[in-house]
Amino acid sequence: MTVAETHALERAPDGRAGPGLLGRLRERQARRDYEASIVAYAEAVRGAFREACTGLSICHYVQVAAGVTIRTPRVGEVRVGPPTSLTVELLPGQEPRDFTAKENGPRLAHTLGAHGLRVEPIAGRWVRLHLLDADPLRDGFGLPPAVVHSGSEAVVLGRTEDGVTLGHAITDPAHLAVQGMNGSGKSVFTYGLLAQLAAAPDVLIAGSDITGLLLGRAWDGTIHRAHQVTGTADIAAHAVLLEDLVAEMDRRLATIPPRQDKIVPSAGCPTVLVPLEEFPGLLRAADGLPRPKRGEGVPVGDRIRAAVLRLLSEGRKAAFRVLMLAQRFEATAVGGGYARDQFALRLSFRVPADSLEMLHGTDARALGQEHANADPGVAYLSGLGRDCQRIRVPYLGEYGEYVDRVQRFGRRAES
Ligand SMILES: Nc1ncnc2c1ncn2[C@@H]1O[C@H](COP(=O)(O)OP(=O)(O)OP(=O)(O)O)[C@@H](O)[C@H]1O
Repeated sequence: MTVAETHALERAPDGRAGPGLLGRLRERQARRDYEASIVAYAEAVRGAFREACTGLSICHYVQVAAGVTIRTPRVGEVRVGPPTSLTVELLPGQEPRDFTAKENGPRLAHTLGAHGLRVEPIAGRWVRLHLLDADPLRDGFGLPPAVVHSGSEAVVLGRTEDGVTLGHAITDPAHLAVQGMNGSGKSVFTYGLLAQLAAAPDVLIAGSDITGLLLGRAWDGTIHRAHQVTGTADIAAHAVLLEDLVAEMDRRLATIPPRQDKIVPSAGCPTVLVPLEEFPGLLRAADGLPRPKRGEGVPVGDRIRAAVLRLLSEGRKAAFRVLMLAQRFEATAVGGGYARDQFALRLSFRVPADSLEMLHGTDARALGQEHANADPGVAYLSGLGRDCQRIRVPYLGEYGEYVDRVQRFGRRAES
C-alpha cells in the first residue's frame, strides 16, 4: 500500500471509516483543480467562439473614436458535455439560423472541435448552441411492423437530428417527390411507407413500376394488385392505368357534394396513392416506342405525361396523392417544371449538390456538398410548412421483409 493510500484510509473525526484530514485535503484540491480546468475550458470555448464568429462575419463592426471594434454574440453559460453546449445572446438583427446559414454550422463546429452544431432557441434573444460529438443521424432505426388503420393516421417518415419522429398522414393534401442516387435508400424508404399503408381500408395503392419490385408480385392477393402495372414489356399498359386513374379522378370531381370543395376519403372512396417508381425511366421507355403516324393517336410518352400532370394538378381535391421516385428531379425527366412544382413534400436522399437545390430551392445550396456523401437512409425533407431539414428514415429490412409485411398486412382482395 502506498503512503497516499494509507492517508486516504485514515479514520474521519467522527470515527466512521473515510478519508482522513490529508485525504480530505487532497479531495478538495482535486475538486479545485477540476473546477479550474472547467473554467479554463469554458474560457477557451468562449475565445474560440468569438474568433470563429469574427472569421465567419457573425458579428457587428462598430465605429468608435479609436477606429473599428468588433462585437460578437455574448456567450453566457458554457455547459461541459458531452455534448458541450453554450448559451449565446444574439446581436440585434441576428436570427438563430444565422449560426447555421451558408456553411456557418460546420465551420463554427470545427473551430470548436465538434462534429456539428445544433441551435436551440431558448427565450428572447438567447439560444443554446449544442456542439455535437458525432452525427446524430449516424445510427439507423428499425421500422416496427406497425400499420395505420386509416389514411388520416400518420405514417413514420423519419427522425430529425433532435430525435423527433416525423409523421405524415397520406390524407394531408400533398404529393410526394423522392429523389436519390443508386443505393441511397429511396426504395427501402418507399417499402416502409407502402407497408405501413397496406392495411388501411380507406387507402388504395395504385401505380406504375417498371422495376416490378415496389409494386406487382409482392402485392399478389391484395386488393391493390389489380390497380398496379409493372415491367417494361407493355409500356402502353402504364398509360392505360394512369388514364383510368384520371377518369376516376374526373368522376370524383364531378360528384363532390354541394358545400364541399374536396372528397372526404372513406372505404368506398379511398385515398388513392399513386407510386410512380423510376418515373424518368418510364418516360424514356415510352418515348423510345415507335411514334404513331399523324392522326393515328397520341404517343404513349405524351399520354403518360398528360395523365400524370392532371393527377398532380387536380388530384389533391379528389383524394389522389402521387408519390414520384426518380434519381434526380430534372424538369424534363419528370414531365416538366410545372409538374415538379406540384410536389408539396420533397425528400432527397444522397444526390449531387445541384439536384438538392433543384428540388428544395436555393435554401438547400449550403447543404449540398455534405449531402452528396450522405449515408443510405439519410435524407433532406422539405414542405408542408417545414424548413428543409435532415432526417434519417426508418429501415424496414431486406426486400423479403417488405414482401412478408405486404402479404401479412395488405388488405385482401375480395374473392
Ligand atoms: N434507412 C436505412 N438505414 C440503413 N441502411 C439503409 C437504409 N435504407 C437503405 N439502406 C441500405 O442501402 C441499400 C440500398 O438502398 P436502396 O435499395 O433503397 O437504394 P435506392 O436508392 O433505391 O437504390 P436504387 O436506385 O439502386 O434502387 C440497402 O440495401 C440497405 O443496405
